[in-house]
Amino acid sequence: MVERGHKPSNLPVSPQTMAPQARITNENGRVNATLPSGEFVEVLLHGATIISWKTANGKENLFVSSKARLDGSKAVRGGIPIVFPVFGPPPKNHATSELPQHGLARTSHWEYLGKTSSESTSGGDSSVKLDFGLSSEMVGTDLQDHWPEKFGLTYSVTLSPQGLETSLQVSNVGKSTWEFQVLLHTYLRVDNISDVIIQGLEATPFTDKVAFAEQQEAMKNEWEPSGSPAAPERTTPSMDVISIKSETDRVYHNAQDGPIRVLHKGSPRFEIVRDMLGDVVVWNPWEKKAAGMNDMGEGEWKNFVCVEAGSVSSWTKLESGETWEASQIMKAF
Ligand SMILES: O=P(O)(O)OC[C@H]1O[C@H](O)[C@H](O)[C@@H](O)[C@@H]1O
Repeated sequence: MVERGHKPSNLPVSPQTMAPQARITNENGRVNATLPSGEFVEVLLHGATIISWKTANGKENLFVSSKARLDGSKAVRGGIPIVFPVFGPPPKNHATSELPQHGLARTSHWEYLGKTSSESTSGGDSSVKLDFGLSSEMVGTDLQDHWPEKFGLTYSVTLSPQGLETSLQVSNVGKSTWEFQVLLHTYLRVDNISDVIIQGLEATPFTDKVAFAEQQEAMKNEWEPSGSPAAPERTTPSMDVISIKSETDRVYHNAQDGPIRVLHKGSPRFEIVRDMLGDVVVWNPWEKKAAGMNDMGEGEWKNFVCVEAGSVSSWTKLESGETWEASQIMKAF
């Protein structure tokens, strides 16, 4: 073989640089990504709320109300708001007691930290990870006063043709130990809630928040011997799949590990796999309650079911310097 003294060195062309890339835009407080294969995700920096997730055929998988406020004035009614450091109305006599319902993450302005792409030669299985951050210094001073713990949150949203992964890291960057609850308040879009069945929670005990609220209402004028409010009881599972036929607000405690499946008219629509998010909330306000919500369009309650993976049955303690991580992976069909 003849030695070529002036052989040009190879151009730095690798399959990676030739490969089609995910398109990312970061404008007007929104970051979105489109994969070469067509999947799409959009994240609002307000709350790092995912407000759209589409499969390659353009089908939207998340519900966002037509009356949702996307201008930062309120938590988004739809998508995937992040609940932290407390789920629901904060308990009295707890460090979070002065915070609003569902905490401070969903109404704070997050920072976009950047993307990591992984490309394939064909572009057929490229994926992209978008990272977002929120620290205690970034939340409003009123909220800092209400919950003065020093925290750092990193939220990673990974879009691939196989699905959408959302993972949250919670770090204690302060000197003292604190505790938190966390939940991904996912509004899954469905054509009609009455045609939905949820599988995978049949064997899990749950708290029925609707029944509890009714009980409390009925007991309002009755004498309370201890003066302290009763705690909701856990209902023994019925071993039935869940269908939703009225207002539903249930906290399933320490659900079994397997996937949760949402079927529509008997066909698979969503599958959710959880890591470190042991509890699952199933919520739909139904007609009457939805009519009283000023950020819910008329009749739109039929078009979603919230299946919310979280860690809310108890409090997770985090010591100074510790980081805790949890995630969910969703597939849509
Ligand atoms: O109206 P929000 O504060 O967004 O809360 C919406 C819903 O979130 C969860 O699903 C709770 O279990 C419900 O009790 C609550 O009504």
